Amino acid sequence: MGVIVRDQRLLTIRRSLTVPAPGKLCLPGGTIEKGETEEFALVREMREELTIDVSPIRLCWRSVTPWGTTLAWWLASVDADVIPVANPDEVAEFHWLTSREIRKMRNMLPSLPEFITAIESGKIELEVSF
Ligand SMILES: Nc1nc2c([nH]c(=O)n2[C@H]2C[C@H](O)[C@@H](COP(=O)(O)OP(=O)(O)OP(=O)(O)O)O2)c(=O)[nH]1
Repeated sequence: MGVIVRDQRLLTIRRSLTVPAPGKLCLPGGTIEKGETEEFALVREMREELTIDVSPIRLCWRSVTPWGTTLAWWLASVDADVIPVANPDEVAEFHWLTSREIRKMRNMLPSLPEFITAIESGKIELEVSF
C-alpha cells in the first residue's frame, strides 16, 4: 500500500466495480509479484493504478486483514506538481483526504480506519504531517 501525503491529505482510491472489494475506499496498492521487492511492487502499482511515479521512503506499518492477508504500508513521495490519473480498470476515482474526512466516509476496507487509528494513537509515526 502506498502512503502518500500532500498538504496534510492522504491519497486514497475508490476501487473500480470490476475488481475484488468493488467500490471500496482504500489506499492504492496490490499484490507483490513473485521475485519482486516491496519497493518495486509499490512503484509498479502506483504506475498501474494512478499513473504516478513514486519514490519509496520507508515501511511505516505492517498489518494483517481479517482474511489473513499481510499488508505492507509504505510511505512514498511524489513530486508536488504531479496529478494522478486513475486507471479505470482498477480505480474508479482518487481523493486527497484529511483523517477527519476519511472518518466520515463510508464503504471502505477495514484496514483504512485501522491505519488512521494507528497514526492517531502514535503507533505509526510519519515524518509528513497528516
Ligand atoms: N490496494 C489495497 N488493498 C488492500 C487495502 N486494504 C486491504 O485489506 N487490502 C487487501 C485487499 C486484497 O486482499 C489485497 C490486495 O488487493 P488488490 O485488489 O489491490 O490487489 P490484487 O493483487 O487483487 O490486484 P492487482 O492490483 O495486484 O492487480 O489487500 C488497501 O488499503 N489497499
